[in-house]
Amino acid sequence: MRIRPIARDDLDGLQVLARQTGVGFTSLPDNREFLAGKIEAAACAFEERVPVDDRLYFFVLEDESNGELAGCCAIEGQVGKGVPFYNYRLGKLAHSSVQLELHRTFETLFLSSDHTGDAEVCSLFLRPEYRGRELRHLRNGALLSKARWLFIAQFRDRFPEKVLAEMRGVFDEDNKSPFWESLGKHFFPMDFSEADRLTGLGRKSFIGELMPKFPLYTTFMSADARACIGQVHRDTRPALEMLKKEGLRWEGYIDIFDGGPTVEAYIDEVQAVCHSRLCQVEVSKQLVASEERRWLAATTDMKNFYAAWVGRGPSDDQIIVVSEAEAQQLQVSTGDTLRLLET
Ligand SMILES: CC(C)(COP(=O)(O)OP(=O)(O)OC[C@H]1O[C@@H](n2cnc3c(N)ncnc32)[C@H](O)[C@@H]1OP(=O)(O)O)[C@@H](O)C(=O)NCCC(=O)NCCSC(=O)CCC(=O)O
Ligand SMILES: NC(=[NH2+])NCCC[C@H](N)C(=O)O
Repeated sequence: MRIRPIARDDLDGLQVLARQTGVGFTSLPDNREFLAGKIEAAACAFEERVPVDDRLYFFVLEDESNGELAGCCAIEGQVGKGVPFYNYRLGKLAHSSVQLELHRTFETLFLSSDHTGDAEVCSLFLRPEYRGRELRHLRNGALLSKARWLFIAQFRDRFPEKVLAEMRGVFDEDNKSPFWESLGKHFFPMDFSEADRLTGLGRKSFIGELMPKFPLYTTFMSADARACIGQVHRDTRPALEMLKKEGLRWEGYIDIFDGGPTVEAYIDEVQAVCHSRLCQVEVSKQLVASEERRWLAATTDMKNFYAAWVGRGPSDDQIIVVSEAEAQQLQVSTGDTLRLLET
């Protein structure tokens, strides 16, 4: 399994992924024209033909045994440049009457564009048959999620100070979002899935304009909607855990539609960005394959960015010995450089 930039002939494979993502996975609507545009935008980003603040780096996880796409992940260079990037910030309003000796604090939602200019990790999806559970030792999900930090560390100057991730919120058995039913629906009379589809197609700002702009007291929302604030969809829990381990934190911002948390960090404080390091490659003919999945390696060329597990770590003198198969997978030879991360 290896990560590589998406290519122009991946459209069919990407559409297979888009059909499986399910409710609330905003950024991959099943719309062929839209997906083709995404691929084209990504190709231009990896070729560095667009300004850094307008880049979408979109990667796929390739199963080399059959050539199929097993999953995908992406990094937005900066959010909120073209269209506003809205969140609600969870805050408090204190009401107090000295005469009556009544002091009460109310949970309140404030519409914000505070994340304008930050980078975003997004679109993390792995086909169910490649996920953990029985296959935990393969760590495909971790490869997908973490390879992006090696990319950001390598091309640090292309990214801003902060990074965020918007996590999918809670949906019930009927794929309904209690948060949307209690809030968004009153202002935008359609189902969540339709609002989410329009958002994915890039019309979030249009919908955001129609959402309430004044502080909202959550007191007026249903109890099950309030219970969704800052909570994630069950299939999103591993994604959130991995980001938390890297140091991303929930600072009280939530999605305006489903109440899912936005987590964030200063890029230079992300564990994987701090701890990855460059090593020189030595290809060994004698090396036997290792099943260990502790060391993640990535190449250092943007257009030919590949990432995969390698069976061992570097030696003290910063040499990474790889087998011929690993060298071929990462397209490196003796004397080249790899970025390594222990995880
Ligand atoms: C998110 C992934 C790709 C993760 O893949 P897997 O399910 O195979 O993950 P995994 O290997 O089983 O687990 C990954 C790590 O999470 C830990 N883990 C797993 N399940 C857990 C749980 N219930 N609670 C706490 N931790 C858990 C594991 O120990 C492991 O860490 P170690 O290996 O370190 O031990 C997948 O579940 C998926 O496609 N989900 C559906 C789509 C989705 O909701 N995507 C996120 C949307 S939100 C988004 O895209 C933004 C976020 C982003 O881009 O990163
Ligand atoms: N609250 C949400 N539904 N946000 C979208 C989450 C999905 C994921 N971050 C994406 O890139 O599409």
